[in-house]
Amino acid sequence: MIRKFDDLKQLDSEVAQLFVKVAQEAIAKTGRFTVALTGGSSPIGLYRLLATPPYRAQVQWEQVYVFWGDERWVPLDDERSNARMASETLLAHVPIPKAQVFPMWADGISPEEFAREYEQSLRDHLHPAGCFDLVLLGMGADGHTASWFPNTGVLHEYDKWVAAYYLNAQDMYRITLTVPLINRAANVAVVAFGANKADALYEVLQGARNFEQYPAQLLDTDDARVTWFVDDAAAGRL
Ligand SMILES: O=C(O)[C@H](O)[C@@H](O)[C@H](O)[C@H](O)COP(=O)(O)O
Repeated sequence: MIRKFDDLKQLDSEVAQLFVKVAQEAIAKTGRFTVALTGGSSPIGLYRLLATPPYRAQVQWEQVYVFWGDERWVPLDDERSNARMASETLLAHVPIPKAQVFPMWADGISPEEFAREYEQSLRDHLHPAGCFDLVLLGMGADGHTASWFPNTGVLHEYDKWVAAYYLNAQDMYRITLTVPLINRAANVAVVAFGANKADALYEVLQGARNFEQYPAQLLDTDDARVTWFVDDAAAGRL
């Protein structure tokens, strides 16, 4: 499903409402809400909104389990860390027990070994098994989402839930949830705004099938569980 907004504040508040609704329903049903956060700049407004009234009080944060969709393999205090950004904008301002926050980083371990451990944490906490209540995503102007970058092997990883790989173009390791895990989520919300995303959004949603070049095509967009929240500028070619 594609939802289009002419106002970014409205877009953020609609995603915040979805977050609250999914959290409330999941907690009522299973006693917990499992969410994968995204990095990049797109979710900053949303995270700040969730940390302030009225949304902050509408989520039972003690029952929330926070994971990430992807991460740069950098320490938590690195300015490129998605976990750091989410902490500053949201997590430091709400009462989530620390043991329920799972950043994609650990000292003294290889990224590959860490990915295996992260998958085990997910196996321990996702109920029903292997199914997030909500995955938040962004999309890059090249059509990537999470750390599914164009022409990388991770686009074909269907065995692991979490993968680590060296991204030559950025000269760093990336950790990412894989295609099958994200596509199993009960809800996926992709936030994309700005004219620089217009070409990629068109290719991803309406272009010829070519997921190697536009990896966000791998999302099950035809499924009602996946919602794109876009602004008029990003939707300019749709
Ligand atoms: O940066 C990250 O951590 C994510 O890997 C990435 O998938 C991001 O969501 C897109 O690159 C969009 O980024 P912007 O929101 O900054 O445009």
